[in-house]
Amino acid sequence: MRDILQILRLTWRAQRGPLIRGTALAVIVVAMGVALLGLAGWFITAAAAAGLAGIGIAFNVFQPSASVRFLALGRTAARYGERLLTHDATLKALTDIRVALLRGVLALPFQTLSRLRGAETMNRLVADVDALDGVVLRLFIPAVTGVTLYVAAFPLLWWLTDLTLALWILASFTLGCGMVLVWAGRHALAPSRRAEKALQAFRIRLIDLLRARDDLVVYGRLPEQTEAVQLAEARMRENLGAIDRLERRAGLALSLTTTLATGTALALGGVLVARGAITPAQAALGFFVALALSETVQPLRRGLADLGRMLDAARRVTRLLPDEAAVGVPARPASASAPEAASPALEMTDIAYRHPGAEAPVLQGFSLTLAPGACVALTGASGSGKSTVLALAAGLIQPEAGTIRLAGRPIDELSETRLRAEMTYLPQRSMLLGQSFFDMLALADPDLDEREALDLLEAVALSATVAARGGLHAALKENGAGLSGGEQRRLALARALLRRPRLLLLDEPTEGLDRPTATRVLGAIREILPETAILTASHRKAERDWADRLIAMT
Ligand SMILES: Nc1ncnc2c1ncn2[C@@H]1O[C@H](COP(=O)(O)OP(=O)(O)OP(=O)(O)O)[C@@H](O)[C@H]1O
Repeated sequence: MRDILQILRLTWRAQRGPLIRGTALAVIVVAMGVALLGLAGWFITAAAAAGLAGIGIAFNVFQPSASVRFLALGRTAARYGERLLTHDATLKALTDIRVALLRGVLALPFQTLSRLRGAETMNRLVADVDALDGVVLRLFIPAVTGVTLYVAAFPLLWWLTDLTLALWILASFTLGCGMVLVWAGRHALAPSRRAEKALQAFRIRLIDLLRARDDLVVYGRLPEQTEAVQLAEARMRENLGAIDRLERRAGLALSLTTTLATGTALALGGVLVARGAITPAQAALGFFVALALSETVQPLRRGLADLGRMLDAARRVTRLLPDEAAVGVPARPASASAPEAASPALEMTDIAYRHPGAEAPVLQGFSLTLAPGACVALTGASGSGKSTVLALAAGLIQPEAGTIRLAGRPIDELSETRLRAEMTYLPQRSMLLGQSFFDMLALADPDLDEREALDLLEAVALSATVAARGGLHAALKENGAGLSGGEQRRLALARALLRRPRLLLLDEPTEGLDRPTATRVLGAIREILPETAILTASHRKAERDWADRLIAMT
């Protein structure tokens, strides 16, 4: 519940004005409904009584009927305003939460971030934020409206009718309906949670099925995966069905409770009239007010049916929300001291690093020095720590011991912008964001011009491919699907070269290229970036021959 309150606090803080106005209008809508029915009941009964007593001609019908019209029209207008304000405020607050959440995800340590599965995380974030709209619209506003109405209706009813009648109406509604709502909320908790889990499982399994379709076919596992998707869907439907049934039962129980409460209020009114404590018109007013008050309890039904889903979503969301002052990228000092021209481009001294959860450190006392314009290749068996050295040099993970300097300055003292401007990292697998060759390159340089793009593509031996696909701006599939592995690799490499960094970190840059193309591309890198220091993780002979020096990892 603490997490739900935290979400409420955030929404309140972001949209206080519209929420106050919207909630006030929600109270006015129900209050007008109660007043409308109460007044109409009193009016009809009082007019009938006056007619029976033969004084109908003296009865003022104009004032009550004008009030009835005002209440009926006013209620419609207030309802319109309330929906507009509360929905708008909720959606805007959820947008803020969504942005803050994405910022929170981006601020996660690189290690945690690299373990996240993109589709699953995105799916979860979207579904969780969607689930939170009910916190304000189906819990907070109906609850505030209900409590306000009961608190205001009790003294008014007492004043206009009788204490016993007012007490009965208040007690039967708060206790009777309260018990039904608590029962519904408790019983819906588990199916609501299960339905949400099944929905997530359904989406994730479906995404897996679509993404890994070829592998599933090859290993003959397509029918199993399809069945897993259908199973998750069936479980989701089953639980949604359980929630719907429970909600209908709660609706029925609420209707019975309110019918019993209003019926008893009518009977009680009759007794009080017989005793001469109130007039028939006052009894009618009490009965109709009780009838109208039932409007306060029904909206809470849906909110409580979804409570389990909202609780889980709120817990996950608040866990990921960054501190108020946190910014998108991990905080780095903003210092931007000038590079020292005589210093090595990269200096790693006595580095120790252990992956989270690993028993032994992958690096211990590791050192290297890289002069400007030099090219060093890290070699060694798979798993010996080559990519880890690159990730450390890129500032993506921090060493447990030792120092890393870029052009003489410790990298943890460089601002994020400066660090990224001076160093570029090409990991083993890259995302090719964009819809064309040009878009994909422009990620590294928004001011890229076509001439520069074509020259670079020529340097990485991609000109023929670009021409065959219809040019720089021809539409490509998502993440470069449809290009060969080697073509995708060269495109990612061209993008890295565009930055013209002081230090270039390459993880197996020519993987997937034949020897002549690899040699040509590697030659082009040194030609384009003669001053750049290059550190590469290499298995291939072409890359080892290309480097000035080799460092064997053990
Ligand atoms: N995020 C991680 N969490 C835990 N262990 C990891 C993580 N990343 C890598 N490792 C482990 O650290 C060791 C070094 O991995 P690294 O990727 O640096 O090796 P590598 O030499 O680049 O291998 P390859 O040549 O196959 O790319 C391996 O044993 C690997 O299993």
